[in-house]
Amino acid sequence: MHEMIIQVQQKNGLHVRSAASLIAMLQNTVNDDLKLKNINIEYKGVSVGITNLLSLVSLKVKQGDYIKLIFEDIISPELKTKIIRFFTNNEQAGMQELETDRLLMENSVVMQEAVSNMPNGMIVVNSKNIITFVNDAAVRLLEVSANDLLNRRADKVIPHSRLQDILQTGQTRFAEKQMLKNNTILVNRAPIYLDGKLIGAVAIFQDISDLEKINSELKKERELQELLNLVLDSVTDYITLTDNDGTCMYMNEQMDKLLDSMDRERFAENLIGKRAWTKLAAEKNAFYNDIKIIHNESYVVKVNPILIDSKFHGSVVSLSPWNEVKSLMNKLEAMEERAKYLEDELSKHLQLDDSFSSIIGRSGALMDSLTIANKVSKMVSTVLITGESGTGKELVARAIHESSNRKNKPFIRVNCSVIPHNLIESELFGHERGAFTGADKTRQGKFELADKGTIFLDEIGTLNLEVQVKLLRVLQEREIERVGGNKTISLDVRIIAATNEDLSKMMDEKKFREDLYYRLNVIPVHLPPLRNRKGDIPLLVDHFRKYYNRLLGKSIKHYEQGFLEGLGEYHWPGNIRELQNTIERAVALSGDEMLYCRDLPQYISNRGRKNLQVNFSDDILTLEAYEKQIFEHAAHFYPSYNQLAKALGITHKTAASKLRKYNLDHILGRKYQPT
Ligand SMILES: Nc1ncnc2c1ncn2[C@@H]1O[C@H](COP(=O)(O)OP(=O)(O)OP(=O)(O)O)[C@@H](O)[C@H]1O
Repeated sequence: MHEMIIQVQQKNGLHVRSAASLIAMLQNTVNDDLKLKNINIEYKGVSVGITNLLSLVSLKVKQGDYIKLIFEDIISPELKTKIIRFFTNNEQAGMQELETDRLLMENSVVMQEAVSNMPNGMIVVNSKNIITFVNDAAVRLLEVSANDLLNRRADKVIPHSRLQDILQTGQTRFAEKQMLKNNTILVNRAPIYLDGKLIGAVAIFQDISDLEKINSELKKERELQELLNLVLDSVTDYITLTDNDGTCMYMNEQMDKLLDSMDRERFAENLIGKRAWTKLAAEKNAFYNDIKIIHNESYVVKVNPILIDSKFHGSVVSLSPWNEVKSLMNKLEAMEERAKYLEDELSKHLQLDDSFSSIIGRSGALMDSLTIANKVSKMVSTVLITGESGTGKELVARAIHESSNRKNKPFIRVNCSVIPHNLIESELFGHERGAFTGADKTRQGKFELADKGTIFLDEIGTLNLEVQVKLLRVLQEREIERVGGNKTISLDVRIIAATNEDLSKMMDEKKFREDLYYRLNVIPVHLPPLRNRKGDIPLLVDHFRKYYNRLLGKSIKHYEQGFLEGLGEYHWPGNIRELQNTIERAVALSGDEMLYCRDLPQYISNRGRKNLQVNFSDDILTLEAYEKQIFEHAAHFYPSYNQLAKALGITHKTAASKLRKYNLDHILGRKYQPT
């Protein structure tokens, strides 16, 4: 870079005419406009490009002032000399020229000041789309320095300037909205003609982001207001808004109809009374006013203060019809009661001891039974567990023992059905040596072994009447006598019995002693069959999948689509034991991470399909009659509308309405109901 300070010799200094002739001289000498960009003039600390007429003039350099010429290295010595000579040439101008210069100067300074200070951005390009002028506002809005804009092609430095289009079409374009950085601007673009020839174009643009923001806020405000009006008009309450004098500013339609004749001035005061109004303004607390009777109807009056920055600005007064409030209160009370009931039920269920955690299932009937079992586990009372085979009776018996204070003592299980009749007595109560052939030494029975612990008498219904009598004695006296002995042995044994038989039917048939039944059935615990709690199937399947993964070293994570549904459709006569075996088999057969329908036994996976066969006779019936036959047949197999609908490929709603139409509700799932 090369700098040089020179004294300006021209009469009138660097005025418009001389600046213009300097630029004309430079443009005639140098073909490359961009080269000229590398020459600047500095005056009183302000540096401007040598080809920017308005900027040059705005320096207001007078004759005799010193200016600094700054040349980049690429400027040739000849050009430098020409420029220096231009400034140091002190050719005297004539009176008329001087006066012309003064007028031109005055005019251009005014124009320059006006354009520079206008709040809108302005960019001027010449016919080659080279930027020849930018004002301060444009520099600010574009966030690019004037130096980086001037003498550059507009489409290069301001890609969205679109002045090229104006130069091509010669057409003006007004008020186009455009995004600039994050601001919205409104741009006017116009061509500049001289003597009918297009010599450039100008763009004037204005930042309208604030306007846009205000506009969108106004729009939102208007929408909100409309929404609020809609809400206030659609509530059944009667609502009024007042100012701090109590004068009505707004009332919803309902209030307007109800109190149309009431004076709007001091409306709130008239409605709630002077004392209540004064209290509201002073204390600024919401309160319920008395019940008001208007046109023979009772209303509850609620008053809320409107506070802005803690200052009282008015009130919201609402009237609610007393009948509605009363019915709501009744509903609320009923709901509270129901919630409390559900809470109690839930807490019952949630409070099961840890020893019950191995029993999977959350269905209501099971949880009710487990809650009872859990509660009685702490007592010594005899428990009778009933339920079909495989419903978990032994599991529950063990859980009762584990959560009792006998848990560190023996739990002795006796399966009464597998012990031969002639041995059952000695098995239960023990025998003395020589009591019968083969009794070569004294042996303790299961009751003695269970002393201080629990004895679990499984399949109690299979005991013969003789043993039943002996058992009754143990239950009454808490003591036994060994077979062949005459010594009574006192015992402290907790008895849990279980059966899958119907003991009351056996009593009727005199196969089970009534007195024993009542001794056993002190605390009955019934375990529901799996088909009555199918909601537990997914939980159980998950549990067994994980269990057999561990046991068989598998890592099964998923179920094929239809797998769980297939299990849900089956009626599980063998209950959880059957389900457990089914899952063990599917886990064992699967070769990857999925349990497949094909690995289910056929009678489970094919159920839904194969049972739907209807026998048609030769007589042709109406379509409706056939339809009834189909529903009559299918409904037997499915315990719910949902499963029936799935099997028939119809909606739940259609299945329910057809069964109702043909009066077949009662046969739904009958095939698998407990007998
Ligand atoms: N709710 C359950 N959660 C997890 N496993 C269960 C559940 N119920 C039963 N089982 C399992 O099912 C199988 C059968 O259970 P259990 O032997 O307790 O049934 P049961 O009613 O005593 O049968 P049975 O009358 O034939 O003796 C067992 O392997 C048991 O672990």
